[in-house]
Amino acid sequence: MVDKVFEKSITKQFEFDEDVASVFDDMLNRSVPFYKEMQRLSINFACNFLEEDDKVYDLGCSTASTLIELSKHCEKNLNLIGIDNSEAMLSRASKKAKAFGVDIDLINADLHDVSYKNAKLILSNYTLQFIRPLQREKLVKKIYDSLENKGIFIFSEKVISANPTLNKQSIDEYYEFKKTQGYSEFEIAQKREALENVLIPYTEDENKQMIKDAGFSHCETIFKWVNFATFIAIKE
Ligand SMILES: C[S@@+](CC[C@H](N)C(=O)[O-])C[C@H]1O[C@@H](n2cnc3c(N)ncnc32)[C@H](O)[C@@H]1O
Ligand SMILES: O=C(O)C(=O)C[C@]1(C(=O)O)C=C[C@@H](O)C=C1
Repeated sequence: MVDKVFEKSITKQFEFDEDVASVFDDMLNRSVPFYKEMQRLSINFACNFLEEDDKVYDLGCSTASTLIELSKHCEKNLNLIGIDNSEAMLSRASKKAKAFGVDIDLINADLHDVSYKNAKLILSNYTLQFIRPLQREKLVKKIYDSLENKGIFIFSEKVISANPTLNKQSIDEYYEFKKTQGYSEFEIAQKREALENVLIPYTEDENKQMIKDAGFSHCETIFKWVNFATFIAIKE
């Protein structure tokens, strides 16, 4: 279904509710520049590290698109676990996984309340940005502690620039991108307001610092388009 959520005047902050979940795949494809390419890269990098029967967690799995693609592209048997606290997202994830014949353990829980024991790969695309900063640092530390030795953490985030001029230019560039995807200026403004104080982006450097502070020895940006970036961190 086509995303028309912000054609109407907003009455509340952005939420992953039934309205958003029902159009989410279209929303993501049209709102995150190069979403499919970022997903393809994440999966390719992940597959190089994964071995038979490894445990993979997707934090904020939404409709399970990434786990389904991972299962299609990685020729090994993997234990796939998707976690999200939106029932609307998980009911779509469950239907999609069934339709594609992919076995995924879907857990409805807050990311802070789950144990990620024996994880070889933890994925989290565009989810940490929705976690309050202090909680975010704690969650990343938990991710580090849960990973096996040589485990990896792949995550994507909307990012800001520490330079105000470049930051403004990046936001303008992003809104031009949204217009090319068919969103009107009204929809763009409505969503911007709804996301205010809900989506809290860090700079690329702040993300890398948070990763280092959690204990990871290495973190690389594997993809970046203006204000959207994908990182890979290794536990060694
Ligand atoms: C932008 S979406 C993630 C997109 C998804 N990773 C993908 O690539 O298709 C963020 C997801 O995180 C979930 N989420 C946000 N905060 C959460 C929390 N504290 N616990 C569990 N899930 C959370 C939301 O319900 C939403 O489905
Ligand atoms: O539309 C925006 O402004 C966005 O930041 C895109 C974004 C994201 O980066 O997570 C915001 C909310 C939805 O979850 C989908 C995409």
